[in-house]
Amino acid sequence: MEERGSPDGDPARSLEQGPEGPETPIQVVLRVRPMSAAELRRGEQSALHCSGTRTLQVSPPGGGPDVAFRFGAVLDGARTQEDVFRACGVRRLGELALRGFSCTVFTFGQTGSGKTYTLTGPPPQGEGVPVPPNLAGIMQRTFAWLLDRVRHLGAPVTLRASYLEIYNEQVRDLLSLGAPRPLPVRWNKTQGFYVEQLRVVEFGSLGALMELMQMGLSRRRSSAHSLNQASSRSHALLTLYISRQTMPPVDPGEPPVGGKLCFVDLAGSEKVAATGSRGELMLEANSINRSLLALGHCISLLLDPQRKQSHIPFRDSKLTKLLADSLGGHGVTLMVACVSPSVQCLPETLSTLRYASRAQRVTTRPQAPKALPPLCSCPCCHLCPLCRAPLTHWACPHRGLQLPQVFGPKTPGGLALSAQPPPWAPPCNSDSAEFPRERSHSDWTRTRVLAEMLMREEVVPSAPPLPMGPPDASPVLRGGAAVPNLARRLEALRDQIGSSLRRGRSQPPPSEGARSPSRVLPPC
Ligand SMILES: Nc1ncnc2c1ncn2[C@@H]1O[C@H](COP(=O)(O)OP(=O)(O)OP(=O)(O)O)[C@@H](O)[C@H]1O
Repeated sequence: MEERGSPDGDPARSLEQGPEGPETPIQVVLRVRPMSAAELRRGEQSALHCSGTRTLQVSPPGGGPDVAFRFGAVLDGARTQEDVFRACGVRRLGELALRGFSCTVFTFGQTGSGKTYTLTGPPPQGEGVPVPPNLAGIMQRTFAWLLDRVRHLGAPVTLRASYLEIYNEQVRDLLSLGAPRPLPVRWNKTQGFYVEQLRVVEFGSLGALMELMQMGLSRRRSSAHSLNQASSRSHALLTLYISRQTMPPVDPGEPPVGGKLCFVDLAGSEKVAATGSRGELMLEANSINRSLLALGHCISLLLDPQRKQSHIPFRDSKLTKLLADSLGGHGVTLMVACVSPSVQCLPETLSTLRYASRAQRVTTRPQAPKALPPLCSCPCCHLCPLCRAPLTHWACPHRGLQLPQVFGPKTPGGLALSAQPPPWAPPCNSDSAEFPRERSHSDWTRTRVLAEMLMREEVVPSAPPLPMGPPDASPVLRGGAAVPNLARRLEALRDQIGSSLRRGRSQPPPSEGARSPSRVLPPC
């Protein structure tokens, strides 16, 4: 059996062992949607078979040899929206965005392959009919997680959002106050490519962010054609801007750490002959195909070692301009490639698989933010301060506290079912799972332990983790050499904790209200 798409640096290994150098490959997760009702009615057969969690086997209809493609994760049609959210490791991207990195999740695939469904869930079944929570897509789940995470951070965070579409090679603001009008894409040295006059809206609650998303979705161009009743006719980019004041600030007047989390729902490639598009639909299809071709061209050139340092034609389309940093720059990027299982779609599916295979060999150089906020001992950080397990690890009793509680069934105790440790998990003692609460003396001791640990290790960005591993999966901890200022910041943190502890031995820890906000760690 011929095998393709397995990059030189195996993504699973690079995730478990840490990147060899500062370059990080784009991670690719493949999702195969279930057969649609129409495909089943027509009696179409499936040409795809998932073998294990990372390999997709393609069986050509003529009986030729199977071809296998390997990706960071492969999800078949039986996988739920929650499975996809977890497999994509989007929470990890969110953590990186909170630390100031620029992260992108983009869906790619043929028209009707499930890109929009994966990011935002199915379209509402009627006016005022809400999408069932279990069908919510990656975006809503990330929003819920992020807002919950920010609530527990204890450091001032400003959240803002923009939402735009690229329709027929014009950028339109989906959150504009009046009718959307074309906006120019400009470039400067500090920002790279950016959209001038794009409305960026501050929000403070999950409800407000959901409303912004709904507003954008309702204004985005979509039409019906033979392969999709609600086909997106534009590429849509929703970006969350996260500004976080470090605690304590290294220098007075230090700018807040600014990270980004961008969700890109690409319009689907389509064969006009297959979709029967005419007139406006055909113009849209041509524009979509042209920009996807430009994207593919940039990806191919980025792979060529001779060309990598030279000119990559990002300026060839608005899409490639706005994705330039995610593909070839300093971003951390995840691609979710979507395909239909039907044998009738096989040519387009193979083209998606080849495109995705190439993409996972592209590397970026995630750039550390200027000032890294310290991790604290709250349940939101990567390691449980009590049992030292990574919080997303099955063994950590606080894992559920990190999950959005708005989706999925809960146990009587309030912990999301999906967050329960599996039956084989060994007991992990904890004295309390209630947050937030007053900081006790033992909390200060734990914080010191954590700070000392941070002096040795720091979580460094790479692409998102694979689906939850076997029970012996090890935490992904890497050396912190790539993070400028880290040692200095942690030194300051340790001094601060040390003096607090010395004070704490002679007197009880100061109450929340008595502390100066610029001198305390985020409360847990
Ligand atoms: N995993 C899935 N489970 C159930 N239904 C799905 C799944 N993925 C997609 N669908 C359904 O398939 C249809 C096409 O999906 P969707 O609109 O997300 O495709 P798309 O790739 O975004 O297409 P386009 O590029 O034309 O916008 C929709 O009716 C959607 O609800």
